[in-house]
Amino acid sequence: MTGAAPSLSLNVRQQRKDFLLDVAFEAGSGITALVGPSGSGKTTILNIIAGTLRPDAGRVVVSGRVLTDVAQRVFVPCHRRRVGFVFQDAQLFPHLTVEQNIKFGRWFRSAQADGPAVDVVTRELGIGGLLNRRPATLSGGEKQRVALARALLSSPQILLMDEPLSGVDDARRNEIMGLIEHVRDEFRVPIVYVTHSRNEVQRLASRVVRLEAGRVASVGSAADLPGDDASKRKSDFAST
Ligand SMILES: Nc1ncnc2c1ncn2[C@@H]1O[C@H](COP(=O)(O)OP(=O)(O)OP(=O)(O)O)[C@@H](O)[C@H]1O
Repeated sequence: MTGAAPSLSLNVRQQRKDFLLDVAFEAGSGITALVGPSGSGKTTILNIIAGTLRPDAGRVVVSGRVLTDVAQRVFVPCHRRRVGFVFQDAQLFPHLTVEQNIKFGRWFRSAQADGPAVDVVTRELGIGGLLNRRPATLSGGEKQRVALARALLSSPQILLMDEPLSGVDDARRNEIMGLIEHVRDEFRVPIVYVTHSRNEVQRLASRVVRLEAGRVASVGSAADLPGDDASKRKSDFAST
């Protein structure tokens, strides 16, 4: 971070019945990986950034814009946040074609926002030949390309990805990682990326926020991560 406002500044607290999330971290441009054992709070953080969940306390600021500030009673609704979300299972609308699915992303673009053109996004993501197809006829990798296109067309100030490659076969995984790098570099959208894959973290992430039981255990680079057998703690990473 070079003096400019961080892409993301988060300092939140959320109490659930048996789980307390209490985290603070900042993220700059590029890809920030959120890692940690199952149940450590990764998806909860994405939902708080996206505005599908209100924290009990704290603030969320994206590119200098306050999205949540509980003390000041600020809570920008989800559809006005300019946050793009790519889920594990793509979550495309099954009754719409690929073209209709990706154009749906533009509905969430604010009138003032510049954003990439549909033909640029379809070309860059290699989905021009799929536009008339329906999601049920697509492979896992193709669905994720479409989900990425839809998220980009909403002109997001930040992209949130929740295990986007876990439903994609090994052969396609490398290819989609290349596309994610391309999106990072070409469209210059900061990305918060949840994963259980050490390989994805090592290839994609410029910084890694590691969670344990609702707290930030460390912030560093992929090289700082403990080995899988470093201790008896629950592992952050899947064995594959
Ligand atoms: N809707 C909910 N209501 C109540 N508790 C929830 C809800 N969603 C998640 N939790 C709990 O909050 C905690 C954090 O869950 P979260 O989904 O953020 O973990 P995670 O790190 O993303 O896990 P995983 O790696 O398995 O996806 C867990 O204890 C979970 O059981």
